[in-house]
Amino acid sequence: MNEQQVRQEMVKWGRSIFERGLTAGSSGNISVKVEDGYLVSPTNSCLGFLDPGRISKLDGAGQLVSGDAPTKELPLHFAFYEKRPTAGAVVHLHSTYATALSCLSDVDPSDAIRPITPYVVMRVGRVPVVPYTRPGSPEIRPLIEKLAGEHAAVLLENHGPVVAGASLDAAVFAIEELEEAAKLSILLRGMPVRMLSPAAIADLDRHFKLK
Ligand SMILES: O=C(CO)COP(=O)(O)O
Ligand SMILES: [Zn+2]
Repeated sequence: MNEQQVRQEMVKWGRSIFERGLTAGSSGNISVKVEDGYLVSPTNSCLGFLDPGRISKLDGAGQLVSGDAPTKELPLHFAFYEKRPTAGAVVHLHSTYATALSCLSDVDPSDAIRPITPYVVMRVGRVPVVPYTRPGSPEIRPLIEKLAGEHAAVLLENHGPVVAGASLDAAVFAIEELEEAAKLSILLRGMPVRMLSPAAIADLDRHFKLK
């Protein structure tokens, strides 16, 4: 895909995410790796109304080359790119159910989403909760770097989900799956849930390796 096509993909997915209520107002951000750097949603922009010509273009070192000022969550995005060489895109949202899960004090911080459906195992894997930092704080970077080698998805405590994927499509599919699994977890709270068996999970891991 050339850079113009990536810009169009960011606009398309941003609009779709916003129109389905997966992030509100100017919350959330998207980045995509391109040949000579990164394309990033501008800070304080609404994902529903991205202008392809004003998307922030960064060089390989993360310096702004053109477009509007980038998201303040660059340290978050770069922590994933740094530790996951397979990452081609990173998506952060304030989607309701994943964010609700990030606020629950009795969630296991090493495994916030229990394996109740195959797709969450296939697309998302085990999801840790990262201790709270102020949105945009550089303090997030070392916290994510500790986890990003092993995990493609995390929940920011009291804030929301972040997912890395091999492509923008893959990252969006995964964050949507994470949101659905979080919704199911919350709907099923207090009910006698049957988990996927360890054998079923091992079988999924063998057939659908996460990138
Ligand atoms: O979700 C957000 C902060 O966590 C939105 O920030 P930006 O508008 O800087 O991308
Ligand atoms: Zn946020």
